[in-house]
Amino acid sequence: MTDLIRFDRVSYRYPGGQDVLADVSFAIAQGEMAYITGPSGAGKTTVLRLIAALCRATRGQIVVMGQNLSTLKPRHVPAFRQRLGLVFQNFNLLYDRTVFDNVALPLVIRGYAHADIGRRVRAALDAVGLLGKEKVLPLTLSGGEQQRVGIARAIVTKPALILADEPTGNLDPEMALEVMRGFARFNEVGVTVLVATHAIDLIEAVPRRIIHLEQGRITDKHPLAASKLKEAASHGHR
Ligand SMILES: Nc1ncnc2c1ncn2[C@@H]1O[C@H](COP(=O)(O)OP(=O)(O)OP(=O)(O)O)[C@@H](O)[C@H]1O
Repeated sequence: MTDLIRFDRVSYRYPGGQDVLADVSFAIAQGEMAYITGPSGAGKTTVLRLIAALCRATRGQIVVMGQNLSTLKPRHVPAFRQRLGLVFQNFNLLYDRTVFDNVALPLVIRGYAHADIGRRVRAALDAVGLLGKEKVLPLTLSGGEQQRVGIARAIVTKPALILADEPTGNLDPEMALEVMRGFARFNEVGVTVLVATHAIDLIEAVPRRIIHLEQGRITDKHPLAASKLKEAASHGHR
């Protein structure tokens, strides 16, 4: 199976700080969905930032979608990042723009034709159950709906890889479960998905392989019971 993400003995240190990741190696196969877990400060966000080329490994090698990130030239970073779908805990929506405009933004940036934009935005909103909300402003929506707008924006370009950082952190349990099931649905149609989360109950509900970090290192001290881990592993590769 092809690896879509590969970390090979990666360390990362913020300028002037200590190592926040040390000797981290793992691979995510194409078409896999996996979680990154670990206590606050373990380095989950840093792993996602490295994958999205928002920062560069201090040591080791990272290959994402066939691109070795240590040799990625700064001028090629925006084009690389456009191939990813990024979802954040705090939604990062433009609150003075309609739902349609928010979801359309990545397509506008890429210079898609008007008719194409309309079609793709509606398909993305349909995929997250928000068709019919195109004209409303995000603040009139619930937290779960706002997060789904953020997810529609992340998938509207049909990325091969979705990275989500605590995507359910601001949602109530019901909405959080719906959002996590939504990621699983994208995964079922072939999108590779990596979700950083603290939410063990959601992992139990939507079990997938876990990459567990503690103090910047991968450990097998998983937060899930062994029976659940087995179930998660069986979903890991398809
Ligand atoms: N800009 C920065 N400069 C220096 N240190 C940082 C910076 N950002 C994060 N860190 C440190 O890096 C470590 C890992 O942070 P990171 O955000 O990756 O953890 P996390 O597992 O995502 O945590 P959380 O669950 O709280 O979001 C922490 O010790 C944090 O204090």
